[in-house]
Amino acid sequence: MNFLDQLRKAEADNASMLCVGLDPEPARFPSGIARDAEGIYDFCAAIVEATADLVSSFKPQIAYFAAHRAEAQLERLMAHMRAVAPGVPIILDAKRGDIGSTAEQYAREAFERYQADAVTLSPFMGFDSVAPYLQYPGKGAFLLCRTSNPGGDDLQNQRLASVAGQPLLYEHIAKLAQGAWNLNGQLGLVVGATYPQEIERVRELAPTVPLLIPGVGAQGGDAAATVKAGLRVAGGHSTGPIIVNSSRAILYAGSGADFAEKAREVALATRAQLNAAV
Ligand SMILES: O=c1ccn([C@@H]2O[C@H](COP(=O)(O)O)[C@@H](O)[C@H]2O)c(=O)[nH]1
Repeated sequence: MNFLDQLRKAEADNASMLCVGLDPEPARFPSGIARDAEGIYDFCAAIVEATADLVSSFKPQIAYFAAHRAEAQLERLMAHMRAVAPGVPIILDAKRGDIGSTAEQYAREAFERYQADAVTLSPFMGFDSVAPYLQYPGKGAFLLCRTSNPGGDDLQNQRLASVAGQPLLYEHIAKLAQGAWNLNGQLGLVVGATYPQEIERVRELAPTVPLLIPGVGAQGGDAAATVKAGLRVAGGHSTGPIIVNSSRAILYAGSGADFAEKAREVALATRAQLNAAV
């Protein structure tokens, strides 16, 4: 099954648009979980087990694993997610972007080493830096478009004087993902929940691609506004799916031995907020 079909099935099976982000920070682990690479595995495995039936996807953030020398644990966690949540797609948040020959290695890392179903990419280096990921049949790739951080304005909201219609950079990326660059039909876009007006604009320009929307929870993005902006009906057709990510607000909902139950409670509440806004 390709990434988009997998995503739609998980959304329907778990009645969910929620993506639980796995950003394990040992300094924030409850006592009882080791603050090392093995603890990273144990912490994430407990979160996955507690939320597997509530999500449309999981999104491990590779930086947290690499920084703590926990790549082998990430590989094991990927296999554990497959076992505990069969069919739930896994988006590796790696934000890669490099010349084609190096991108081939990054694509291999994401799709062969880690067996991810989709990966996040920076489009800054152009189409030849994205193309190697599209060679993997059925795998998804999400291009950073209008990111959730305030500094996203610095480049993404600049106008491209040389492009017809003089779009903002993020508008241009949205059009490319909807059209010319979407060779395998599995491209998506990252748009921050902190900027609902921009989500709406991206939806106008890229009506059918999936949107990965981080920024709900710890960054203060509004769940209802996110759904209203990202899920629209245009000309009688509903738009592509949205994947609303929350990491820290779920991971660190509790600080005691019941951290996984607390994480489940927040995941349940977030899923309910998203569904109520449809
Ligand atoms: O624009 C972006 C792109 C990616 N992220 C990533 O999503 C999560 C958000 O974590 P929270 O704890 O829910 O804030 C994190 O992995 C970021 O690297 C993003 O926030 N914004």
